[in-house]
Amino acid sequence: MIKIFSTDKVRELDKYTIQNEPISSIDLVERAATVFTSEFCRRYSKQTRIIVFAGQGNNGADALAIARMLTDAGYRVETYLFNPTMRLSEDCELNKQRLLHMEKIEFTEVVNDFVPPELEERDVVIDGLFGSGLNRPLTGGFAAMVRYINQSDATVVAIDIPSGLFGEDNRKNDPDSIIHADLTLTFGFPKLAFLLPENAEFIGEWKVLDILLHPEIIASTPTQFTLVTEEDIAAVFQPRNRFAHKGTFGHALLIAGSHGKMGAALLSAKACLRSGAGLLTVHIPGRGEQILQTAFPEAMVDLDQHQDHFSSVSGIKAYSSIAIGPGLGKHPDSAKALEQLLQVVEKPLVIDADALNLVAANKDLLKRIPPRSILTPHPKEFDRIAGESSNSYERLKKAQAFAIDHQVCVVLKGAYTAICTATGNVYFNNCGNPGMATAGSGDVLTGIILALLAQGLEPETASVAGVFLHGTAGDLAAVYRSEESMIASDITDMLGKAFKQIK
Ligand SMILES: NC(=O)C1=CN([C@@H]2O[C@H](COP(=O)(O)OP(=O)(O)OC[C@H]3O[C@@H](n4cnc5c(N)ncnc54)[C@H](O)[C@@H]3O)[C@@H](O)[C@H]2O)[C@@H](O)CC1
Ligand SMILES: [K+]
Repeated sequence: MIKIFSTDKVRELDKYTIQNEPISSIDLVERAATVFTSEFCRRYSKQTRIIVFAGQGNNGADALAIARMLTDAGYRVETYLFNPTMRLSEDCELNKQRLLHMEKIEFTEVVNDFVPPELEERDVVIDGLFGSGLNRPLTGGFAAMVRYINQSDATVVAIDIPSGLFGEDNRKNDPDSIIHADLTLTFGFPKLAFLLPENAEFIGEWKVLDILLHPEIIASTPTQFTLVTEEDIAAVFQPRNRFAHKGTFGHALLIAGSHGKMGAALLSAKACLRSGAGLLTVHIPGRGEQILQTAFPEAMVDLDQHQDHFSSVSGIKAYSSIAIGPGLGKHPDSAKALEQLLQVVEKPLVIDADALNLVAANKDLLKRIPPRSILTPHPKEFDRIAGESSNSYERLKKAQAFAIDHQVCVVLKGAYTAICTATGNVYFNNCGNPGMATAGSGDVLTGIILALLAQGLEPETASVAGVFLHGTAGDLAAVYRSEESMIASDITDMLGKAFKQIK
Protein backbone atom coordinates (compact mmCIF):
# COMPACT_ATOMS: atom_id res chain seq x y z
CA MET A 1 0.00 0.00 0.00
CA ILE A 2 1.17 3.51 -0.73
CA LYS A 3 0.02 5.88 1.96
CA ILE A 4 -1.61 9.14 0.95
CA PHE A 5 -1.04 11.77 3.60
CA SER A 6 -2.64 15.19 3.90
CA THR A 7 -0.32 18.13 3.30
CA ASP A 8 -0.43 18.90 7.04
CA LYS A 9 0.74 15.39 7.84
CA VAL A 10 3.52 15.60 5.24
CA ARG A 11 4.78 18.72 6.97
CA GLU A 12 4.99 16.73 10.23
CA LEU A 13 6.84 13.92 8.44
CA ASP A 14 9.31 16.46 7.00
CA LYS A 15 9.83 17.86 10.47
CA TYR A 16 10.32 14.46 12.07
CA THR A 17 12.81 13.49 9.37
CA ILE A 18 14.75 16.71 9.87
CA GLN A 19 14.96 16.08 13.63
CA ASN A 20 15.51 12.34 13.66
CA GLU A 21 17.46 11.36 10.56
CA PRO A 22 18.80 13.96 11.28
CA ILE A 23 19.11 16.19 8.24
CA SER A 24 18.97 19.96 8.00
CA SER A 25 15.99 21.51 6.26
CA ILE A 26 18.25 22.99 3.59
CA ASP A 27 19.70 19.55 2.87
CA LEU A 28 16.23 18.07 2.58
CA VAL A 29 15.43 20.77 0.02
CA GLU A 30 18.69 19.82 -1.74
CA ARG A 31 17.63 16.18 -1.75
CA ALA A 32 14.22 17.05 -3.20
CA ALA A 33 15.80 19.25 -5.86
CA THR A 34 18.29 16.51 -6.75
CA VAL A 35 15.63 13.86 -7.42
CA PHE A 36 13.52 16.38 -9.32
CA THR A 37 16.48 17.42 -11.47
CA SER A 38 17.47 13.88 -12.36
CA GLU A 39 13.89 13.03 -13.37
CA PHE A 40 13.72 16.28 -15.35
CA CYS A 41 17.00 15.57 -17.16
CA ARG A 42 15.71 12.16 -18.20
CA ARG A 43 12.75 13.81 -19.90
CA TYR A 44 13.98 17.07 -21.44
CA SER A 45 17.02 17.71 -23.57
CA LYS A 46 19.71 20.29 -22.88
CA GLN A 47 18.58 22.25 -25.92
CA THR A 48 15.35 23.14 -24.11
CA ARG A 49 14.98 26.72 -22.90
CA ILE A 50 13.92 26.53 -19.26
CA ILE A 51 12.12 29.24 -17.34
CA VAL A 52 11.91 28.76 -13.60
CA PHE A 53 9.32 30.64 -11.56
CA ALA A 54 10.07 30.56 -7.84
CA GLY A 55 7.96 31.76 -4.91
CA GLN A 56 8.94 32.92 -1.44
CA GLY A 57 8.58 29.67 0.50
CA ASN A 58 10.22 26.28 0.30
CA ASN A 59 8.57 25.43 -3.00
CA GLY A 60 10.53 28.43 -4.24
CA ALA A 61 13.61 27.10 -2.45
CA ASP A 62 13.24 23.87 -4.39
CA ALA A 63 12.84 25.84 -7.61
CA LEU A 64 16.02 27.88 -7.03
CA ALA A 65 17.99 24.75 -6.16
CA ILE A 66 16.69 23.07 -9.30
CA ALA A 67 17.65 26.13 -11.38
CA ARG A 68 21.19 25.84 -10.02
CA MET A 69 21.40 22.10 -10.65
CA LEU A 70 20.06 22.38 -14.18
CA THR A 71 22.52 25.19 -14.93
CA ASP A 72 25.28 22.95 -13.60
CA ALA A 73 24.06 20.18 -15.86
CA GLY A 74 24.39 22.44 -18.88
CA TYR A 75 20.82 23.66 -19.41
CA ARG A 76 20.00 27.25 -20.31
CA VAL A 77 17.89 28.47 -17.41
CA GLU A 78 16.14 31.79 -16.77
CA THR A 79 14.99 32.21 -13.21
CA TYR A 80 12.35 34.59 -11.84
CA LEU A 81 11.97 34.85 -8.08
CA PHE A 82 8.72 36.52 -7.00
CA ASN A 83 9.28 38.36 -3.75
CA PRO A 84 6.59 41.04 -3.46
CA THR A 85 6.66 41.17 0.34
CA MET A 86 10.47 41.08 0.47
CA ARG A 87 10.38 38.06 2.73
CA LEU A 88 11.85 34.71 1.80
CA SER A 89 11.87 31.50 3.82
CA GLU A 90 15.31 30.71 5.24
CA ASP A 91 15.87 27.91 2.73
CA CYS A 92 14.67 30.10 -0.12
CA GLU A 93 17.06 32.91 0.85
CA LEU A 94 19.96 30.48 1.11
CA ASN A 95 19.20 28.99 -2.27
CA LYS A 96 18.97 32.44 -3.77
CA GLN A 97 22.50 33.13 -2.48
CA ARG A 98 23.75 29.81 -3.82
CA LEU A 99 22.30 30.59 -7.23
CA LEU A 100 23.75 34.12 -7.25
CA HIS A 101 27.18 32.65 -6.60
CA MET A 102 27.09 30.83 -9.91
CA GLU A 103 28.59 32.17 -13.08
CA LYS A 104 26.46 32.80 -16.14
CA ILE A 105 23.01 32.78 -14.62
CA GLU A 106 19.97 34.69 -15.78
CA PHE A 107 18.21 35.71 -12.57
CA THR A 108 15.49 38.29 -11.92
CA GLU A 109 14.01 39.05 -8.52
CA VAL A 110 10.54 40.51 -8.97
CA VAL A 111 9.41 42.87 -6.25
CA ASN A 112 7.08 45.29 -8.02
CA ASP A 113 6.42 45.62 -11.71
CA PHE A 114 7.24 42.77 -13.93
CA VAL A 115 7.47 42.26 -17.65
CA PRO A 116 7.00 38.55 -18.14
CA PRO A 117 9.25 36.67 -20.56
CA GLU A 118 7.85 35.50 -23.88
CA LEU A 119 6.95 31.83 -23.56
CA GLU A 120 6.97 29.60 -26.60
CA GLU A 121 5.70 26.16 -27.32
CA ARG A 122 9.13 24.54 -27.18
CA ASP A 123 9.98 26.11 -23.79
CA VAL A 124 9.61 24.35 -20.47
CA VAL A 125 8.36 26.28 -17.46
CA ILE A 126 9.21 24.96 -14.00
CA ASP A 127 6.50 25.99 -11.57
CA GLY A 128 7.85 26.56 -8.08
CA LEU A 129 5.62 29.43 -6.99
CA PHE A 130 3.65 27.63 -4.28
CA GLY A 131 3.62 24.09 -2.95
CA SER A 132 1.97 22.49 0.03
CA GLY A 133 2.18 25.71 2.03
CA LEU A 134 -0.68 27.30 0.09
CA ASN A 135 -3.26 28.52 2.59
CA ARG A 136 -5.68 30.50 0.43
CA PRO A 137 -6.54 30.72 -3.27
CA LEU A 138 -4.09 32.79 -5.31
CA THR A 139 -5.05 36.40 -6.06
CA GLY A 140 -3.44 39.55 -7.48
CA GLY A 141 -0.04 39.31 -9.10
CA PHE A 142 0.36 35.60 -8.41
CA ALA A 143 -3.01 34.80 -10.01
CA ALA A 144 -2.06 36.98 -12.98
CA MET A 145 1.24 35.13 -13.33
CA VAL A 146 -0.57 31.78 -13.24
CA ARG A 147 -2.94 32.94 -15.96
CA TYR A 148 -0.02 34.15 -18.05
CA ILE A 149 1.69 30.76 -17.81
CA ASN A 150 -1.56 28.93 -18.52
CA GLN A 151 -2.22 31.01 -21.63
CA SER A 152 1.18 30.17 -23.07
CA ASP A 153 1.88 27.09 -25.16
CA ALA A 154 4.95 26.18 -23.11
CA THR A 155 5.20 22.82 -21.34
CA VAL A 156 4.75 23.25 -17.59
CA VAL A 157 6.38 21.00 -14.99
CA ALA A 158 5.14 21.59 -11.44
CA ILE A 159 7.31 21.08 -8.39
CA ASP A 160 5.42 19.02 -5.80
CA ILE A 161 1.95 20.33 -6.74
CA PRO A 162 0.69 22.80 -9.34
CA SER A 163 0.77 26.27 -7.77
CA GLY A 164 -2.63 27.34 -6.52
CA LEU A 165 -3.95 23.81 -6.01
CA PHE A 166 -4.66 22.53 -2.50
CA GLY A 167 -3.63 18.97 -1.70
CA GLU A 168 -7.10 17.93 -0.63
CA ASP A 169 -10.15 20.16 -0.70
CA ASN A 170 -10.47 22.54 -3.66
CA ARG A 171 -14.18 23.25 -3.36
CA LYS A 172 -13.61 26.92 -2.55
CA ASN A 173 -10.68 27.36 -4.93
CA ASP A 174 -10.61 29.55 -8.04
CA PRO A 175 -9.87 27.27 -11.02
CA ASP A 176 -8.57 30.23 -13.05
CA SER A 177 -5.78 30.78 -10.53
CA ILE A 178 -4.29 27.30 -10.60
CA ILE A 179 -1.37 26.25 -12.79
CA HIS A 180 -2.20 23.80 -15.56
CA ALA A 181 0.82 21.51 -15.46
CA ASP A 182 1.69 18.92 -18.08
CA LEU A 183 3.70 17.03 -15.51
CA THR A 184 3.71 17.15 -11.71
CA LEU A 185 6.72 15.70 -9.91
CA THR A 186 5.67 15.34 -6.32
CA PHE A 187 7.73 14.52 -3.24
CA GLY A 188 7.20 11.51 -0.99
CA PHE A 189 3.56 10.60 -1.53
CA PRO A 190 0.75 11.17 -3.99
CA LYS A 191 -1.65 13.87 -2.86
CA LEU A 192 -5.33 13.12 -2.56
CA ALA A 193 -6.14 15.89 -5.07
CA PHE A 194 -4.23 13.98 -7.77
CA LEU A 195 -6.82 11.21 -7.71
CA LEU A 196 -9.87 13.40 -8.24
CA PRO A 197 -11.12 13.89 -11.81
CA GLU A 198 -11.75 17.64 -11.57
CA ASN A 199 -8.05 18.20 -10.90
CA ALA A 200 -6.73 16.26 -13.88
CA GLU A 201 -6.46 19.43 -15.98
CA PHE A 202 -4.16 21.00 -13.37
CA ILE A 203 -1.94 18.03 -12.60
CA GLY A 204 -1.33 16.42 -15.98
CA GLU A 205 0.83 13.33 -15.66
CA TRP A 206 2.13 12.83 -12.14
CA LYS A 207 4.95 10.94 -10.57
CA VAL A 208 6.06 10.50 -6.97
CA LEU A 209 9.75 11.07 -6.25
CA ASP A 210 11.18 9.52 -3.11
CA ILE A 211 12.93 11.97 -0.81
CA LEU A 212 13.64 9.31 1.82
CA LEU A 213 11.49 10.66 4.61
CA HIS A 214 11.99 8.75 7.87
CA PRO A 215 10.62 5.18 7.39
CA GLU A 216 9.60 4.82 11.03
CA ILE A 217 7.37 7.87 11.00
CA ILE A 218 5.88 6.85 7.65
CA ALA A 219 5.02 3.43 9.05
CA SER A 220 3.62 4.70 12.32
CA THR A 221 1.59 7.66 11.02
CA PRO A 222 -1.96 6.55 10.34
CA THR A 223 -3.91 7.63 7.29
CA GLN A 224 -7.31 6.66 5.97
CA PHE A 225 -6.24 6.95 2.36
CA THR A 226 -4.01 4.48 0.53
CA LEU A 227 -3.17 3.57 -3.03
CA VAL A 228 -3.29 -0.16 -3.76
CA THR A 229 -0.26 -1.82 -5.36
CA GLU A 230 0.14 -5.10 -7.24
CA GLU A 231 2.09 -6.60 -4.32
CA ASP A 232 -0.89 -6.03 -2.01
CA ILE A 233 -3.11 -7.97 -4.37
CA ALA A 234 -0.58 -10.72 -5.03
CA ALA A 235 -0.64 -11.46 -1.31
CA VAL A 236 -4.42 -11.99 -1.46
CA PHE A 237 -4.32 -14.89 -3.90
CA GLN A 238 -2.93 -18.05 -2.33
CA PRO A 239 -2.03 -21.12 -4.40
CA ARG A 240 -4.97 -23.49 -4.74
CA ASN A 241 -4.98 -26.67 -2.67
CA ARG A 242 -4.31 -29.76 -4.82
CA PHE A 243 -7.23 -31.57 -3.20
CA ALA A 244 -9.66 -28.72 -3.79
CA HIS A 245 -13.03 -29.44 -5.42
CA LYS A 246 -15.53 -27.05 -6.90
CA GLY A 247 -17.29 -26.74 -3.54
CA THR A 248 -14.08 -25.32 -2.08
CA PHE A 249 -14.48 -22.20 -4.17
CA GLY A 250 -18.05 -21.46 -3.27
CA HIS A 251 -21.38 -21.32 -4.99
CA ALA A 252 -22.27 -17.85 -6.23
CA LEU A 253 -25.74 -16.58 -7.04
CA LEU A 254 -26.15 -13.77 -9.54
CA ILE A 255 -29.56 -12.13 -9.77
CA ALA A 256 -29.52 -10.20 -13.02
CA GLY A 257 -31.09 -9.50 -16.39
CA SER A 258 -34.46 -8.34 -17.64
CA HIS A 259 -36.13 -8.07 -21.01
CA GLY A 260 -33.65 -6.31 -23.31
CA LYS A 261 -30.84 -6.44 -20.75
CA MET A 262 -29.91 -10.10 -20.65
CA GLY A 263 -26.47 -9.22 -21.91
CA ALA A 264 -25.62 -7.68 -18.55
CA ALA A 265 -26.41 -10.99 -16.85
CA LEU A 266 -24.20 -12.84 -19.32
CA LEU A 267 -21.27 -10.45 -18.95
CA SER A 268 -21.42 -10.58 -15.19
CA ALA A 269 -21.88 -14.36 -15.09
CA LYS A 270 -18.94 -15.04 -17.32
CA ALA A 271 -16.67 -12.72 -15.34
CA CYS A 272 -17.73 -14.53 -12.16
CA LEU A 273 -16.73 -17.99 -13.40
CA ARG A 274 -13.56 -16.58 -14.98
CA SER A 275 -12.64 -15.23 -11.53
CA GLY A 276 -12.62 -18.58 -9.85
CA ALA A 277 -16.06 -19.21 -8.36
CA GLY A 278 -16.59 -22.98 -7.99
CA LEU A 279 -20.24 -22.91 -9.03
CA LEU A 280 -22.47 -20.20 -10.36
CA THR A 281 -26.24 -20.03 -10.52
CA VAL A 282 -27.76 -17.17 -12.46
CA HIS A 283 -31.26 -16.16 -11.51
CA ILE A 284 -32.87 -14.68 -14.63
CA PRO A 285 -36.36 -14.00 -16.00
CA GLY A 286 -37.93 -16.96 -17.85
CA ARG A 287 -37.37 -15.59 -21.31
CA GLY A 288 -33.62 -15.50 -20.77
CA GLU A 289 -33.18 -19.24 -20.31
CA GLN A 290 -32.18 -20.15 -23.83
CA ILE A 291 -29.89 -17.19 -24.26
CA LEU A 292 -27.99 -17.97 -21.11
CA GLN A 293 -27.82 -21.75 -21.48
CA THR A 294 -26.67 -21.46 -25.06
CA ALA A 295 -24.16 -18.69 -24.62
CA PHE A 296 -22.78 -19.91 -21.35
CA PRO A 297 -23.19 -23.61 -20.54
CA GLU A 298 -20.90 -23.49 -17.49
CA ALA A 299 -23.49 -21.54 -15.48
CA MET A 300 -26.57 -23.05 -13.88
CA VAL A 301 -29.87 -21.27 -14.28
CA ASP A 302 -32.59 -20.52 -11.76
CA LEU A 303 -35.61 -19.15 -13.57
CA ASP A 304 -37.78 -16.39 -12.22
CA GLN A 305 -41.54 -16.92 -12.30
CA HIS A 306 -41.80 -13.88 -14.49
CA GLN A 307 -40.82 -13.97 -18.14
CA ASP A 308 -39.35 -10.46 -18.40
CA HIS A 309 -38.13 -9.27 -15.05
CA PHE A 310 -37.03 -10.21 -11.55
CA SER A 311 -40.02 -10.85 -9.29
CA SER A 312 -38.91 -13.27 -6.56
CA VAL A 313 -36.11 -15.55 -5.50
CA SER A 314 -35.95 -18.39 -2.99
CA GLY A 315 -33.49 -20.85 -1.55
CA ILE A 316 -30.82 -18.22 -1.06
CA LYS A 317 -29.32 -19.88 2.01
CA ALA A 318 -27.56 -22.41 -0.22
CA TYR A 319 -25.24 -19.81 -1.74
CA SER A 320 -21.89 -18.64 -0.49
CA SER A 321 -22.28 -15.21 -2.07
CA ILE A 322 -25.00 -13.23 -3.82
CA ALA A 323 -24.90 -10.29 -6.23
CA ILE A 324 -27.87 -8.42 -7.55
CA GLY A 325 -28.32 -5.71 -10.11
CA PRO A 326 -26.74 -6.04 -13.57
CA GLY A 327 -29.47 -5.43 -16.15
CA LEU A 328 -32.13 -5.99 -13.48
CA GLY A 329 -34.49 -3.22 -14.62
CA LYS A 330 -36.64 -1.15 -12.29
CA HIS A 331 -40.00 -2.86 -12.52
CA PRO A 332 -42.14 -2.39 -9.35
CA ASP A 333 -42.16 -6.21 -8.96
CA SER A 334 -38.38 -6.14 -8.88
CA ALA A 335 -38.46 -3.40 -6.25
CA LYS A 336 -40.70 -5.61 -4.08
CA ALA A 337 -38.57 -8.68 -4.70
CA LEU A 338 -35.44 -6.78 -3.71
CA GLU A 339 -37.17 -5.69 -0.51
CA GLN A 340 -38.09 -9.31 0.23
CA LEU A 341 -34.57 -10.47 -0.49
CA LEU A 342 -33.16 -7.88 1.92
CA GLN A 343 -35.53 -9.14 4.60
CA VAL A 344 -34.21 -12.68 4.51
CA VAL A 345 -30.60 -12.39 3.42
CA GLU A 346 -27.98 -12.52 6.14
CA LYS A 347 -24.71 -12.58 4.24
CA PRO A 348 -23.13 -9.49 2.69
CA LEU A 349 -24.54 -8.82 -0.79
CA VAL A 350 -23.02 -7.22 -3.86
CA ILE A 351 -25.47 -4.51 -4.93
CA ASP A 352 -24.99 -2.98 -8.36
CA ALA A 353 -26.62 -1.04 -11.18
CA ASP A 354 -30.45 -1.17 -11.16
CA ALA A 355 -30.48 -2.70 -7.68
CA LEU A 356 -28.75 0.51 -6.55
CA ASN A 357 -31.33 2.57 -8.41
CA LEU A 358 -34.11 0.65 -6.67
CA VAL A 359 -32.48 1.40 -3.33
CA ALA A 360 -32.20 5.07 -4.33
CA ALA A 361 -35.91 5.11 -5.09
CA ASN A 362 -36.76 3.63 -1.69
CA LYS A 363 -34.20 4.78 0.85
CA ASP A 364 -35.86 2.73 3.62
CA LEU A 365 -34.13 -0.23 2.03
CA LEU A 366 -30.78 1.18 3.11
CA LYS A 367 -31.44 0.12 6.68
CA ARG A 368 -32.05 -3.45 5.55
CA ILE A 369 -28.82 -3.92 3.64
CA PRO A 370 -26.79 -6.59 5.47
CA PRO A 371 -23.66 -5.26 7.16
CA ARG A 372 -20.48 -5.41 5.07
CA SER A 373 -22.42 -5.57 1.82
CA ILE A 374 -20.66 -4.13 -1.21
CA LEU A 375 -22.28 -1.32 -3.18
CA THR A 376 -20.70 -0.61 -6.55
CA PRO A 377 -22.06 2.73 -7.79
CA HIS A 378 -20.66 4.99 -10.46
CA PRO A 379 -20.83 8.65 -9.41
CA LYS A 380 -24.38 9.24 -10.74
CA GLU A 381 -25.73 6.14 -9.00
CA PHE A 382 -24.05 7.23 -5.78
CA ASP A 383 -25.57 10.71 -6.08
CA ARG A 384 -29.02 9.16 -6.47
CA ILE A 385 -28.53 7.34 -3.18
CA ALA A 386 -26.63 9.93 -1.16
CA GLY A 387 -27.57 13.24 -2.83
CA GLU A 388 -25.76 15.50 -5.28
CA SER A 389 -22.18 16.61 -4.64
CA SER A 390 -20.54 19.79 -5.90
CA ASN A 391 -17.37 17.95 -6.90
CA SER A 392 -15.69 14.59 -6.53
CA TYR A 393 -13.89 15.54 -3.30
CA GLU A 394 -17.26 16.15 -1.69
CA ARG A 395 -18.59 12.91 -3.18
CA LEU A 396 -15.62 10.99 -1.82
CA LYS A 397 -16.13 12.40 1.67
CA LYS A 398 -19.82 11.48 1.42
CA ALA A 399 -19.02 7.95 0.30
CA GLN A 400 -16.59 7.61 3.18
CA ALA A 401 -19.23 8.77 5.67
CA PHE A 402 -21.92 6.64 3.99
CA ALA A 403 -19.81 3.50 4.31
CA ILE A 404 -19.33 4.15 8.03
CA ASP A 405 -22.99 5.09 8.68
CA HIS A 406 -24.41 2.07 6.89
CA GLN A 407 -21.55 -0.31 7.73
CA VAL A 408 -21.07 -1.21 4.08
CA CYS A 409 -18.32 -1.10 1.52
CA VAL A 410 -18.80 1.53 -1.19
CA VAL A 411 -16.91 0.92 -4.42
CA LEU A 412 -17.13 4.38 -5.97
CA LYS A 413 -16.19 3.76 -9.59
CA GLY A 414 -14.02 6.14 -11.58
CA ALA A 415 -10.55 6.57 -13.04
CA TYR A 416 -9.20 5.95 -9.54
CA THR A 417 -11.96 3.78 -8.10
CA ALA A 418 -12.24 4.43 -4.36
CA ILE A 419 -13.17 1.53 -2.10
CA CYS A 420 -14.59 3.06 1.08
CA THR A 421 -14.90 0.62 3.98
CA ALA A 422 -17.12 0.57 7.05
CA THR A 423 -14.11 1.48 9.21
CA GLY A 424 -13.52 4.71 7.26
CA ASN A 425 -10.58 3.56 5.18
CA VAL A 426 -10.38 4.43 1.51
CA TYR A 427 -8.37 2.29 -0.92
CA PHE A 428 -7.70 3.86 -4.30
CA ASN A 429 -7.12 1.73 -7.35
CA ASN A 430 -4.45 2.89 -9.74
CA CYS A 431 -4.84 0.59 -12.74
CA GLY A 432 -7.33 0.50 -15.59
CA ASN A 433 -7.85 2.90 -18.49
CA PRO A 434 -10.48 5.02 -20.23
CA GLY A 435 -11.23 2.15 -22.62
CA MET A 436 -13.05 0.55 -19.69
CA ALA A 437 -15.67 3.29 -19.77
CA THR A 438 -17.78 1.05 -21.98
CA ALA A 439 -21.15 -0.68 -21.70
CA GLY A 440 -21.05 -3.70 -19.43
CA SER A 441 -17.71 -2.96 -17.79
CA GLY A 442 -19.45 -2.53 -14.42
CA ASP A 443 -21.30 -5.83 -14.87
CA VAL A 444 -17.95 -7.53 -15.30
CA LEU A 445 -16.68 -5.97 -12.08
CA THR A 446 -19.73 -7.20 -10.18
CA GLY A 447 -19.12 -10.73 -11.45
CA ILE A 448 -15.48 -10.60 -10.35
CA ILE A 449 -16.29 -9.37 -6.84
CA LEU A 450 -19.08 -11.96 -6.52
CA ALA A 451 -16.60 -14.71 -7.37
CA LEU A 452 -14.01 -13.51 -4.87
CA LEU A 453 -16.64 -13.36 -2.14
CA ALA A 454 -17.75 -16.90 -3.02
CA GLN A 455 -14.15 -18.04 -2.55
CA GLY A 456 -14.19 -16.76 0.99
CA LEU A 457 -12.44 -13.40 0.74
CA GLU A 458 -13.63 -10.79 3.21
CA PRO A 459 -15.91 -8.22 1.52
CA GLU A 460 -13.35 -5.42 1.78
CA THR A 461 -10.58 -7.59 0.35
CA ALA A 462 -12.88 -8.93 -2.37
CA SER A 463 -13.71 -5.35 -3.36
CA VAL A 464 -10.13 -4.10 -3.42
CA ALA A 465 -8.80 -7.18 -5.19
CA GLY A 466 -11.77 -7.31 -7.57
CA VAL A 467 -11.29 -3.73 -8.68
CA PHE A 468 -7.58 -4.35 -9.17
CA LEU A 469 -8.16 -7.51 -11.23
CA HIS A 470 -10.75 -5.68 -13.33
CA GLY A 471 -8.33 -2.80 -13.95
CA THR A 472 -5.42 -5.10 -14.75
CA ALA A 473 -7.52 -7.14 -17.18
CA GLY A 474 -8.74 -3.87 -18.72
CA ASP A 475 -5.17 -2.71 -19.23
CA LEU A 476 -4.28 -6.00 -20.90
CA ALA A 477 -7.38 -5.74 -23.10
CA ALA A 478 -6.37 -2.21 -24.13
CA VAL A 479 -2.94 -3.44 -25.23
CA TYR A 480 -4.55 -6.12 -27.35
CA ARG A 481 -7.59 -4.24 -28.63
CA SER A 482 -6.86 -0.51 -28.06
CA GLU A 483 -8.80 1.66 -25.63
CA GLU A 484 -11.18 2.69 -28.39
CA SER A 485 -12.08 -0.75 -29.61
CA MET A 486 -12.18 -2.81 -26.42
CA ILE A 487 -15.55 -3.95 -25.10
CA ALA A 488 -16.56 -5.36 -21.73
CA SER A 489 -16.19 -9.01 -22.71
CA ASP A 490 -12.56 -8.29 -23.71
CA ILE A 491 -11.94 -7.47 -20.04
CA THR A 492 -13.30 -10.88 -19.03
CA ASP A 493 -11.21 -12.54 -21.75
CA MET A 494 -8.09 -11.06 -20.16
CA LEU A 495 -8.89 -12.14 -16.59
CA GLY A 496 -6.74 -15.24 -16.95
CA LYS A 497 -3.72 -13.19 -17.95
CA ALA A 498 -4.47 -10.69 -15.20
CA PHE A 499 -4.42 -13.46 -12.55
CA LYS A 500 -1.13 -14.74 -13.95
CA GLN A 501 0.41 -11.29 -13.99
CA ILE A 502 -0.61 -10.52 -10.42
CA LYS A 503 0.41 -13.88 -8.95
N1 LIG B 1 11.94 20.83 4.49
C1 LIG B 1 10.76 20.86 3.96
O1 LIG B 1 9.80 21.27 4.61
C2 LIG B 1 10.60 20.46 2.55
C3 LIG B 1 9.75 21.18 1.73
N2 LIG B 1 9.68 20.94 0.44
C4 LIG B 1 9.01 21.90 -0.44
O2 LIG B 1 8.42 22.93 0.30
C5 LIG B 1 7.08 23.14 -0.09
C6 LIG B 1 6.31 23.71 1.03
O3 LIG B 1 6.97 24.89 1.41
P1 LIG B 1 6.33 26.00 2.33
O4 LIG B 1 5.68 25.35 3.46
O5 LIG B 1 7.41 26.98 2.58
O6 LIG B 1 5.19 26.64 1.48
P2 LIG B 1 5.06 27.19 -0.01
O7 LIG B 1 6.35 27.33 -0.65
O8 LIG B 1 4.03 26.37 -0.66
O9 LIG B 1 4.39 28.61 0.27
C7 LIG B 1 5.12 29.64 0.84
C8 LIG B 1 4.33 30.58 1.68
O10 LIG B 1 3.40 31.30 0.89
C9 LIG B 1 2.42 31.88 1.72
N3 LIG B 1 1.11 31.74 1.05
C10 LIG B 1 0.27 30.70 1.11
N4 LIG B 1 -0.79 30.92 0.32
C11 LIG B 1 -0.60 32.12 -0.28
C12 LIG B 1 -1.35 32.88 -1.21
N5 LIG B 1 -2.53 32.45 -1.70
N6 LIG B 1 -0.87 34.06 -1.63
C13 LIG B 1 0.32 34.51 -1.17
N7 LIG B 1 1.07 33.84 -0.27
C14 LIG B 1 0.62 32.66 0.18
C15 LIG B 1 2.46 31.13 3.02
O11 LIG B 1 2.88 31.98 4.02
C16 LIG B 1 3.45 29.98 2.74
O12 LIG B 1 4.17 29.63 3.85
C17 LIG B 1 6.64 21.81 -0.59
O13 LIG B 1 5.57 21.90 -1.48
C18 LIG B 1 7.90 21.30 -1.26
O14 LIG B 1 8.00 21.81 -2.56
C19 LIG B 1 10.58 19.99 -0.18
O15 LIG B 1 11.75 20.67 -0.48
C20 LIG B 1 10.89 18.85 0.74
C21 LIG B 1 11.38 19.31 2.05
K1 LIG C 1 4.44 24.32 -7.46
